[in-house]
Amino acid sequence: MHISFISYLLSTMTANNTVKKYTPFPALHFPERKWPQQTLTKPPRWLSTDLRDGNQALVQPMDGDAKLRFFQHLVKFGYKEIEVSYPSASQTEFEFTRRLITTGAIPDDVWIQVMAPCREELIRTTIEAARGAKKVIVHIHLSTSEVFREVVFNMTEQETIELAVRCARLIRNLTKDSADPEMRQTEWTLEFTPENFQDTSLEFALEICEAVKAAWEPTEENKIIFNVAATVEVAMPNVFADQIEYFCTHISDREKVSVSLHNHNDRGCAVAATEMGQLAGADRVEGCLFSNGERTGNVDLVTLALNLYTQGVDPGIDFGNLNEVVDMVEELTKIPVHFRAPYAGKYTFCTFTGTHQDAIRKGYKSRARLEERLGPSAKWRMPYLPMDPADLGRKHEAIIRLNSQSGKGGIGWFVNEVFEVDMPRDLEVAFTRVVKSYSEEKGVEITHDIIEELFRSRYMLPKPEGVQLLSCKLRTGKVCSAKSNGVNGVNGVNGHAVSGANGVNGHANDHANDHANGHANGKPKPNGKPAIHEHTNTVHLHANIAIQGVRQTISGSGDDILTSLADAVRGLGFCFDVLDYKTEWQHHEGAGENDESTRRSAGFVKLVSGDKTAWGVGIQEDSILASLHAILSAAAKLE
Ligand SMILES: CC(=O)SCCNC(=O)CCNC(=O)[C@H](O)C(C)(C)COP(=O)(O)OP(=O)(O)OC[C@H]1O[C@@H](n2cnc3c(N)ncnc32)[C@H](O)[C@@H]1OP(=O)(O)O
Ligand SMILES: CC(C)C(=O)C(=O)O
Ligand SMILES: [Mg+2]
Repeated sequence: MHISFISYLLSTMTANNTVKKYTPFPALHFPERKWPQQTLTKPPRWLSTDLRDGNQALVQPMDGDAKLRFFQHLVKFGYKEIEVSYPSASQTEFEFTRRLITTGAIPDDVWIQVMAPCREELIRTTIEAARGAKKVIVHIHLSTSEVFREVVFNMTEQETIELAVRCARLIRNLTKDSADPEMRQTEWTLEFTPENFQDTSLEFALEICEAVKAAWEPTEENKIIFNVAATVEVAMPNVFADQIEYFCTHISDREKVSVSLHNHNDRGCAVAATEMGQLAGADRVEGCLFSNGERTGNVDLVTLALNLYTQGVDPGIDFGNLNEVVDMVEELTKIPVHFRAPYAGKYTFCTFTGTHQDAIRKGYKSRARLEERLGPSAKWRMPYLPMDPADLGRKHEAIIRLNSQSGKGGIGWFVNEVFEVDMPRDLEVAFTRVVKSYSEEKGVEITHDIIEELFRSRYMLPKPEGVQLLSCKLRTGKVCSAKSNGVNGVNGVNGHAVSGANGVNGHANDHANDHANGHANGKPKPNGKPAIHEHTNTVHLHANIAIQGVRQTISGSGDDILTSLADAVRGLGFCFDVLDYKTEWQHHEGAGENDESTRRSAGFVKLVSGDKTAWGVGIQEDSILASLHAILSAAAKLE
């Protein structure tokens, strides 16, 4: 006891001591800040650095062919600025840059960006690699933070500024001021990254950028890019936004400057920081698809673009087939996209959870009604789904998946996907118990196949083809003289008495319209009998059926077709009452309204005998046959 108390004390002391290694990042005193009141209304200038920052962080950097494929995809998605290489790093990088230029792979409106450190010979190599391209951003980087200056470079602030200015002048001489006419044909832009800007004093960051700007002399038409990088994310996004607003409002010649963000994700806030940085005035954003890049990665360009999209702002990048983007990135980087990545993850639009499934199912039903009235551009209002998966080409993916956490909403959704029917609520509740106990017992995810198997075995005839309806005649006879609708004696259900085997299918619509419209969702009265319609007619049914090839004649009477059919089935020796029933017509997707061959009917019947109840379901082309199957199936379960 005593010893464990001492070791507990020691362990807390150790923990307290290690945390003291870290210094809180100071907030900026900047009461003039305006960014919290801003909103994002337009996309930034995007730069993809997948082929540079993303590539340098791979176990095996991409070869030329892989980089070319990636580049072509980036162009297809709509990126107009693409950092293609670090040409001084390797022969592959240099040759890839040459290949892009000499093969004409770069569209006229796309800027390539090539990167180098502030080292003269490496800058020369970099610019040589870009020779002959139409539009080139030469990107140099130099860390400005105190720790880097002291630990890595051993340089004073003044020496750092001098190095940056020397490099800017060199680039100017080799490019826009070059004596070489070929070089002057290219449109050149300079990007300067004060690396670790976030951890640099703002005064020094401004001072070095002013000096580089003076050396380069940008114009309003061809702005210099200051890429104020969170090379390592060390502060909260609100602090970053303050830093950006301060930089944007204190740099001179703002109209000749493009302020660019380059956020890494060390604290997991890169997306938030980049969005707030734009609120604070930044014009441009560098990042990688699905957050590839050094350590925890660069900011995710997909999330940023789709966050704008879901605010009603067109990002100018086409992610209409997001799975293709995922496949391409996974194949070329060999890094899987996380299952729960925003927008792109396999589980992003998918839920296993009962209440979520219920809400989504109701949401889709309400959406269908809304779209019927207002068309597909009706405002998106969907529980749990912040955007329409169809906009990302993910319409046909599983939104609902079933396990023991699911409820009737999700299970009803699956039954609808398998059988194209909506179960009555009471059946949904009953079937949910069946599915959940199966899932718990087996400990497995419930697939469509399992749902089909469980549903068929519980509610449908084992061999539906064994029960046939050869002919059927219906007559209605008025029982109540009160509330006569003028129909007298035999009217054969809207005048369509049916006979003969073919007649069953041939006149299915006639039964159906009456059956479905008149009696769908027949609710039991409190005493357990279906409600009787006000102008009560009695329906007499006479049918020839075959069960396993054995012909039988059945007849019965009731308040409507279903109860007369149930009465007829009782004549086969069954004993039950009808508690509840529902019939519905299905129309297959894409079929014309009157295309009978694609129509099917579903009958759901709940029967009671003594203290036992059973549901039965039939799905057939003919509505009476569907109901016959449902009744026989439930009746057999009661035996
Ligand atoms: C935050 C970022 O992602 S920046 C992107 C950096 N990208 C890369 O480094 C990928 C490609 N890099 C490479 O292939 C190599 O590192 C090269 C070709 C750039 C340089 O290679 P080497 O000459 O072998 O040097 P090494 O890789 O050890 O780099 C460290 C040297 O560069 C210096 N250095 C580092 N960054 C910079 C910079 N921005 N500007 C100038 N010098 C720099 C270091 O001070 C060090 O110099 P020292 O040897 O005199 O102490
Ligand atoms: C822009 C460059 C230097 C970079 O990758 C970074 O700062 O993270
Ligand atoms: Mg980086």
